[in-house]
Amino acid sequence: MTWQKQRLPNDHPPVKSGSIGVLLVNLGTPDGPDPGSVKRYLKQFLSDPRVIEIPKLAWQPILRGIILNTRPQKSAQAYAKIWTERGSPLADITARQAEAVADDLGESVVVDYAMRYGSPSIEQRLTELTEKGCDRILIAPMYPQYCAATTATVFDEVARVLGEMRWQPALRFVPPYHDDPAYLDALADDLTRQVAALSFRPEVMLLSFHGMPQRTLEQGDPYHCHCHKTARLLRERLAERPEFEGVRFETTFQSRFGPAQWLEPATDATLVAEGQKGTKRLVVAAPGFAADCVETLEELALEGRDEFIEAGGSDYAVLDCLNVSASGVKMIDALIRRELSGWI
Ligand SMILES: C=CC1=C(C)c2cc3[nH]c(cc4nc(cc5[nH]c(cc1n2)c(C)c5CCC(=O)O)C(CCC(=O)O)=C4C)c(C)c3C=C
Ligand SMILES: [Fe+2]
Ligand SMILES: [Fe+2]
Repeated sequence: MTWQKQRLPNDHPPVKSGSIGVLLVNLGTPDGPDPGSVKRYLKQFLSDPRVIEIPKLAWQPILRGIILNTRPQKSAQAYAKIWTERGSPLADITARQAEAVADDLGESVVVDYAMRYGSPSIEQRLTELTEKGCDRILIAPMYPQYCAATTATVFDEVARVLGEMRWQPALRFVPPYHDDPAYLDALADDLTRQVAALSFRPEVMLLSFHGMPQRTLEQGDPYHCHCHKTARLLRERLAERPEFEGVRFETTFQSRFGPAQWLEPATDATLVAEGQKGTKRLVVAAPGFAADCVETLEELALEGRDEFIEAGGSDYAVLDCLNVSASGVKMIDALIRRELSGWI
């Protein structure tokens, strides 16, 4: 009888278990640098109530009626300027970070990457990891500074996906690492190397972080404090090095979106103000971004240059994010190995 037959051990469906998975997650990016792809991506991203904290009934008509009919064209032009033959820099670099971690961890751990919005999705990658037998999974949100709009949305989506699984894996998350010595040392080493290779000695270094609405700080989001702590600890390390002798550091927030008050000072306004007050040589680092993306490669490197030079500056450079630099990969490895302790 079928019922009895299904209970026989030899007829048990094949299952894989006993493996460990690591999933690097970054924000997300469109599938292509065209308005249609950007519109699909922005619709998903900007519909997340963690990103736009306006009641859905009020926000969706604005999003669908105005934003998605204007922003995709403009953003697609920005994406087209930074797109490479390997696709979106953000997805490509995140994929290469995952490959580097996989090389370090070896066969015992399955390492992959996902994008919170767009593809490859968290749902797809978590499903694949469990199908490969990963019953312990470490999620690594690639955000040094905690923010509800980024870190918490990864948690939300992972929980949603697991909510649909019968056999859920055990889960761990890499905590925010804004004040972790491994991160600060990696940044200090990598930025020193890059500044030493410049053709000019900067007078000013901007540490530019992605902005957030001011009210999120008032509501208790630690993001602003995390950014300032990173900036202070990084400054303390850099100030000791000859490459930064006499350099003035400023912390700014970029990528303002919409009419609300955002964290200040704004990166673009600061670039103009620096140029106008006579700063000639300026360098920008973006320590909050684990990988270069449209915000660093277009907004900072292209728009930012125009803003500074038009305001009177003469030398301008935007330094690379940690990406897959030797110090960057060593740092990600160290964080992941620490959080895997007891599992490997
Ligand atoms: C209200 C809107 C936005 C909030 C809040 C926000 C927070 C936030 N974003 C990042 C990191 C990235 N954002 C990126 C692109 C991007 N961000 C917004 C809007 C908000 N971000 C938009 C509309 C876009 C798309 C580009 C554009 O139209 O300007 C990216 C790059 C993605 C890529 O494909 O390259 C990153 C990374 C953080 C860390 C953050 C809060 C701390
Ligand atoms: Fe953003
Ligand atoms: Fe931007």
